Amino acid sequence: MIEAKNLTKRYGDKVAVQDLSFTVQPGRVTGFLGPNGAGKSTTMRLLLGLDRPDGGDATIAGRHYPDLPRPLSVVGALLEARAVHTGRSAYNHLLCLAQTQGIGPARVQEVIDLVGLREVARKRAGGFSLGMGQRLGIAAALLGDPSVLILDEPVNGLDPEGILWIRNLMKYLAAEGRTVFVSSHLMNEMAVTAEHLIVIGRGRLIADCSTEEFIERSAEQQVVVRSPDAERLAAVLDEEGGKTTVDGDGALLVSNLEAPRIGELAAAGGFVLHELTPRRGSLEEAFMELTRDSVEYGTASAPHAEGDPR
Ligand SMILES: Nc1ncnc2c1ncn2[C@@H]1O[C@H](COP(=O)(O)OP(=O)(O)OP(=O)(O)O)[C@@H](O)[C@H]1O
Repeated sequence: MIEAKNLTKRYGDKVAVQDLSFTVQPGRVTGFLGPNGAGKSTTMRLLLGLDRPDGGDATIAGRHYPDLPRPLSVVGALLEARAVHTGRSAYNHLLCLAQTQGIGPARVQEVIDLVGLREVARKRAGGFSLGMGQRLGIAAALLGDPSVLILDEPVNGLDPEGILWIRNLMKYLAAEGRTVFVSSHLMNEMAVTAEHLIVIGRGRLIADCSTEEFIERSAEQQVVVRSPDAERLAAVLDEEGGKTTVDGDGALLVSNLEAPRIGELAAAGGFVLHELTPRRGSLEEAFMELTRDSVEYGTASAPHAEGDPR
């Protein structure tokens, strides 16, 4: 388990993290989201003892990071992707790391296989692509078979196959009972990977809830309705409290009324329906909605794509 209690970190006048409290539970993937500059990396650095908080407390498995006797066996971390500037082979890079913690070569080979680097393990890691570098970073994080994983943007630089691989790996590690805490900018990816979310903006907590609840709470739910008599039907629905807009290809997008109610109103009015589809909001929409006031470098009015119904 990871615990942050009233964490605060300032850089000069800049408050990067402010009075932030949350816990990350084992057994599920927890996504860590926030707009650019929200304080995600700073929080992860504080958790890992790489920076000292100005206030509050951060513990992993009940202890401060520097007090962990063999840290790699408790927590594995991947911080923001950087190319590995090493003349060593991937194998030797991991072996050196392993030796500092009394981990044997058999485990090195195991993690190399686990992350799919077997064929390039003897090649110079400095020449690795960003995606291969990420895999190597993940191998290093897994070296001590830790119960807690902290991953900052792990899918950065991975191709679709790599993204799928890491999604499944994170879910697998969580299903084994580990604590998996992962930040990402890819909302669609988080929506299918993380069961729980911690969302911050300007260093403060915005949400700490299940991914499903987050979307339900924040994204507008709509129903897509198609009818040959769309215009008259829209008038009826609006009269009953619905908010109806027409999208580019003539479908009605109805909010404020649930699909069953729309079906009943259509039947009562004798309207033919060709479609009646509840459309769940996306994590991206929910995120934009909830973090709108917390965007550090936002534009005053972001241009919408053409055909965008908003
Ligand atoms: N070493 C530092 N010195 C000064 N300011 C810093 C430092 N590290 C971070 N900051 C500032 O603190 C704030 C939080 O930064 P942080 O990198 O933690 O955000 P983030 O959520 O990880 O952002 P991103 O998604 O862009 O990586 C930002 O305004 C950033 O400019």
